[in-house]
Amino acid sequence: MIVHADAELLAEAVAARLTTRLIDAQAARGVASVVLTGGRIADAVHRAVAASRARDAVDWSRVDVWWGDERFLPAGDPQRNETQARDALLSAVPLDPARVHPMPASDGPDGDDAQAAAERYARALASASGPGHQTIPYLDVLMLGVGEDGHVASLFPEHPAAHPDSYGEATVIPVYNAPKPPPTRLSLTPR
Ligand SMILES: O=C(O)[C@H](O)[C@@H](O)[C@H](O)[C@H](O)COP(=O)(O)O
Repeated sequence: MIVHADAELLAEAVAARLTTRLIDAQAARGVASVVLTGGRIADAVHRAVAASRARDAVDWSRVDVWWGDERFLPAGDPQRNETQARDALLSAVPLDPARVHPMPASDGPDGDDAQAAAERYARALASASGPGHQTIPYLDVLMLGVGEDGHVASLFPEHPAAHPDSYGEATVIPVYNAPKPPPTRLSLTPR
């Protein structure tokens, strides 16, 4: 574990590592994939990447962007991790829109059916996976923040949805009654 002196330095250091990882992945594979998260540190990391000169060493048109969890709210809601990431970073770099994979919004094709939305995202992950990875694609970087209660993605300690007996083989789940608002979320599982 690396502990940095303050949040700003942490964000700058993580941004540098993220950028380097994407460059290295593209050098090795031709493409790179990243799973984004939300929260204050993630937002600062996104802004630090956007502000760095090194960001131009990444071929953003060959970066696949996924999310590890999402607040199940209408598209464009400022609380959505997608909205925050677009504002802080994604709008500033020349991504291929076809490679940006936000989790469904609550006014999307499944409406407010979070279970159906989770299944839709699981199908998107599965369809992007290559041979040997039948449920999720190869992911170079998985960004995760840790909440005050120890939650990562939208898996909250002691919440029934976070128990392996609950999610089974599912790679994406709806989370209802989250202890931190908003109460309905979508989350990757450890699968
Ligand atoms: O679930 C959420 O609503 C948060 O976005 C959460 O997942 C976040 O990543 C951590 O709570 C760390 O947040 P901070 O970076 O703000 O400490």
